[in-house]
Amino acid sequence: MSLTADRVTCRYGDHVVLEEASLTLEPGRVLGLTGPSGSGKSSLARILTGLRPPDGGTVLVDGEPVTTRRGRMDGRVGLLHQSPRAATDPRMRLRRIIAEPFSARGRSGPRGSEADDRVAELARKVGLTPDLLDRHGDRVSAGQLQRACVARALAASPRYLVCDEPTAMLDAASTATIAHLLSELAAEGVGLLAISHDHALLNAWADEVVDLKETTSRAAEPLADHTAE
Ligand SMILES: Nc1ncnc2c1ncn2[C@@H]1O[C@H](COP(=O)(O)OP(=O)(O)OP(=O)(O)O)[C@@H](O)[C@H]1O
Repeated sequence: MSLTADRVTCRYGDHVVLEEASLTLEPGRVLGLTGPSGSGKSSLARILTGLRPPDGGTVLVDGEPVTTRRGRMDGRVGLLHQSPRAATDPRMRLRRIIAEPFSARGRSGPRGSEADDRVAELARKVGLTPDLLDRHGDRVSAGQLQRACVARALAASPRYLVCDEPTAMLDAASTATIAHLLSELAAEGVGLLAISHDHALLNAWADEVVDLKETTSRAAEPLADHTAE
């Protein structure tokens, strides 16, 4: 079982951003991903979550090659954005933000009181008090909104969660809370790809840290083979 980028290439016009980049993320592990600004970390995040097809190579989810449909892959790989404000509609109440994956599933998703109970359970899990659920996105702090985004990601029950600089906009206290919360998810079996420039955070948080510039032109190999010093 793994989320694997196998020799993935990404280019924008003539600009080759990723050339045969490979990595493997296993359930229950926190894999840190770092690299210089512009090295293609966010581009790889978009490819791994099905928001952009690779220009070469393959993304495998539990051994199956992924084909993107309408910019969405499936529920198995979630994305947590660096900016909760950019990732949410400020006019939506937090309870609706968290429930978005249920609406996306249409008739197969939970509805009515079942959906309400699930939202309440997810809110408890991420430490959002019930009063916050009735506030709009622009009436809560960035840390509270990011917790709602974590809850929204969890509402889709992902096996893997790609976290693209999830604490970049947060203060130290919210950063610690979100990092702790995501570590708990890994302990429950979710595979986390933690993208960050913050080496201290990654060293404390991740089981392994890979540097994107070292992942190119190599076949997908076990994690240890990509571990940075
Ligand atoms: N839609 C796009 N069209 C054209 N070029 C793009 C596009 N998205 C990203 N790029 C370019 O691709 C390169 C990689 O961008 P990306 O955001 O993936 O890097 P990054 O490693 O996440 O950077 P940072 O650490 O600064 O967030 C950059 O040079 C960027 O300008």
